[in-house]
Amino acid sequence: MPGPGPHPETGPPPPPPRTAAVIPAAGRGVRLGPGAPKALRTLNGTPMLVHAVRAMARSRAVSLVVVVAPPDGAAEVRTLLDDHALPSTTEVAVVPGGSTRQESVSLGLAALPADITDVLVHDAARPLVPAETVDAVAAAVRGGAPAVVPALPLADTVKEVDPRTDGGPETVLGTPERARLRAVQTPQGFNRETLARAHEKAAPEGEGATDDAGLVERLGLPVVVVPGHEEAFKVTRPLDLVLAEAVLARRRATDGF
Ligand SMILES: Nc1ccn([C@@H]2O[C@H](COP(=O)(O)OP(=O)(O)OP(=O)(O)O)[C@@H](O)[C@H]2O)c(=O)n1
Ligand SMILES: C[C@](O)(CO)[C@H](O)COP(=O)(O)O
Repeated sequence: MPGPGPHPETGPPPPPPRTAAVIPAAGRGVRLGPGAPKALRTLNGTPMLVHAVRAMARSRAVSLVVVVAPPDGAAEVRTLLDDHALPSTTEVAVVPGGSTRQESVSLGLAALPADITDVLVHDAARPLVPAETVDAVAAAVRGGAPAVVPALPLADTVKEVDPRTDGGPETVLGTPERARLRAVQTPQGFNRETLARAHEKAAPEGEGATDDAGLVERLGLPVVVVPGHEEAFKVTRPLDLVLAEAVLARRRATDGF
């Protein structure tokens, strides 16, 4: 039996997988209205960001969480996380973010240690994502998919429009077939090298994408879809806060937490 050392023909064995979660939390939350940066606003008395970090740390796949804080708020975020109970098995680092979500994610990626092989990118603004969704994404990446998104079918019909900047009415250009459309959530999971390459390629042109998987699509690589979850919704507008509080109240009533 050959030992665990380098194979004479194929070289050293690949490193064991190690998954980190990067949580972009540097946004202001303009659509939520005036107040503290969105990730620091509370749900049931606990900052949204703490809910999001706990959601990632609950996954047994995740051993490191990198929080990307508002550019001038890294020290405040570090203190806030230190003041809340987090699973002791998960290391939590904090780095300052940038002026766009894409830039913030890039800064989080740059802070990862060399032994991280897989990365989950998760919005602080999706604080209530269930463990089963995180685990499904992490497992699909460990299974060899270069990129994975959790997604749900749409309830509304979607129209493509001709956007107007002069205040006039928009006109409909077409109606994509709804059965082929999905609303994608986070965490989105990636092979680390793939995600780093996707961000590097996107950066020089300064061209934004609204999610990380979109950058991987530009490399021509496949993005695998796993089932999303209704509770992984993004807190974007004021009514989403009402829904998030209701979900937490239901969890307290049914699960006791
Ligand atoms: N410069 C930015 C902008 C956004 N984000 C993060 O990206 C996630 C998704 O973004 P979004 O929901 O759009 O948050 P905001 O940009 O804060 O919201 P808005 O567009 O309403 O200001 C959030 O967790 C947000 O903190 C970030 O890390 N850095
Ligand atoms: C990444 C994302 O949550 C996937 O749905 C979404 O694209 C973020 O959009 P936002 O406008 O930055 O909130």
